[in-house]
Amino acid sequence: MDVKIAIAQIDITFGNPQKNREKVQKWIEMASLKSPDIIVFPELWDTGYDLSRLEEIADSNGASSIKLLQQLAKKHKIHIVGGSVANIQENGIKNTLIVINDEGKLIKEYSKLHLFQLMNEHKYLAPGNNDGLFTLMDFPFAAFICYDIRFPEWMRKHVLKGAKALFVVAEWPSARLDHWRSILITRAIENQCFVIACNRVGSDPNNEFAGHSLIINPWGEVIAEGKDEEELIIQEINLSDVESVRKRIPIFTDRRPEYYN
Ligand SMILES: O=C(O)CCC(=O)C(=O)O
Repeated sequence: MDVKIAIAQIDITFGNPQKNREKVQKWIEMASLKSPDIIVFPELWDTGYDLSRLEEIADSNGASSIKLLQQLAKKHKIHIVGGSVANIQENGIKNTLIVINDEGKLIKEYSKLHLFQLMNEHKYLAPGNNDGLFTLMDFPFAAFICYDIRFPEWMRKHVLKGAKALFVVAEWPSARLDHWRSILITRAIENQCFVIACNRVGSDPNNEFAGHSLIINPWGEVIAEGKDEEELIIQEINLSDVESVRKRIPIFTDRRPEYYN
C-alpha cells in the first residue's frame, strides 16, 4: 500500500509556456532517477498567471502540454498529476488539472471550480463543472486547485465518494502562507486522509509565491514540507494509515448528515 510521491516545487516563467515545458521535462527526468510512483506539478505551470495574454499563449485544449506529459509519463513509467494548464475550450479558457498514468493515458481533466476574484480569475477564466475524482494504482484519489481548498464541503464530497488522498496544486501567495498551512492541515484532520499539496515558488509581476508544499498524513501530521526555494520533495505514504485513523476516531460512522442541511 506504499506510494512514493514526488512533488516538483518549481518556479514558473511568466507567460512563457515553451520555457516552462523545457523545465518540466528536466524535472521529470531528474525525478525519475528516484523512481517515484507519482509526480505532482503546480497550478498553471505552463503559462503562469499571465491571464490577460492567455488567448495568445494558452493551447487549444492544452494540447502541447498534455502531449509532452503523456510522452514523459510513458517514457519514465511515472504517473503524473500534471498540475494545471491553461487551455482554450469552446466555452472559454479553463484552468485544468490533468492526470496522466504511467502508460501515457490522460485519465482525468478537472477544471478549477472556484475562481479566485482577488487574482482576477473570474475576468479571464471559465469555471469547471465536474468533480476531481480519479483512480491511480487502484487507489481512489481526488484533486483540487488552489482556492478550492477554502471550500471544505467540496473536498468532503470527494472523501465521501472514497478519496483516500487529496492532491492540491497551487500558486498560493506568500502573503497568506499561514492560511495555506492551516487549511491543508485541517482538511487532512477533518477528512482523515492524506493531503499532498504542491505550490510554486518565485514571483510574477503581481505576487510572490510561498512554496511550502506539504504532505500531511490522516492524523494531521506534516510528514514532508518544502521551503521557499525550488525543490523536489520525495515522500512515501502508506494508504492503510487512512483506515487506522478512521478506526481510532470513527467520524465517518458518527456523522449525523440528516441534521446538516
Ligand atoms: O485563497 C487564497 O488565498 C489563494 C488562492 C489562489 O491564489 C488561487 O486560487 O490561485
